[in-house]
Amino acid sequence: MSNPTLDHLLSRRSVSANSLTEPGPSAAELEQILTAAARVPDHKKLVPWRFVLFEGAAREEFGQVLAEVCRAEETDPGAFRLQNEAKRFLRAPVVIAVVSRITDSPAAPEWEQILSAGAACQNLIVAATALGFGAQWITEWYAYSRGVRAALGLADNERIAGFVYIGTPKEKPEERERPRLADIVTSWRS
Ligand SMILES: Cc1cc2nc3c(=O)[nH]c(=O)nc-3n(C[C@H](O)[C@H](O)[C@H](O)COP(=O)(O)O)c2cc1C
Repeated sequence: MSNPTLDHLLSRRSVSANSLTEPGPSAAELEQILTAAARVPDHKKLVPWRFVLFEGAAREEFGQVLAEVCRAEETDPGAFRLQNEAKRFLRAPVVIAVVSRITDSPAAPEWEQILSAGAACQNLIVAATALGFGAQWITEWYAYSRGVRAALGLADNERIAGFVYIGTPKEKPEERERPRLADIVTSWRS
């Protein structure tokens, strides 16, 4: 029997950031997408994530930050690389930084809080795709850069779980090979 949620999960594909274009989600759609992301499992209700939105002119402004950090952190990046960094966030109408934030909790160890942030990234993608948009979860170099951390004002207990790019797909992505269940599923036996 067909089920729309399952059909979506069984057919969803990421759309490369380079294959995204306008329009992006409306304000109401973006609120739905973010609300879905904030509904992920969260042991001890610590809310171990937060979201930073990049829309409109902020994407170009943050591109300048990326180019400056790239120049400071990399050896001789070259003009072409710096131009690309300046345009990086213009690949999609909306980019959402998912920030994992850890609270000291003996009942919900750090690992579980990080997993919850990963689930938030996936819910962003699933919700955006359900609304007909394309989305991709990306880290690239700037998720791990000290300079970008500083520019985003991340606290010591915070890390980037990913940047989720959302927009309209320019083309439908081709299916890609998936692991065979026989290779990854076992039944436990005593
Ligand atoms: C934590 C994480 C980081 C990722 N970073 C990148 C990245 O920097 N660049 C990239 O092309 N894909 C990255 N990916 C992979 C894409 O999100 C996506 O899985 C891939 O394009 C395959 O598409 P699919 O979701 O349809 O399988 C990352 C995935 C995860 C889970």
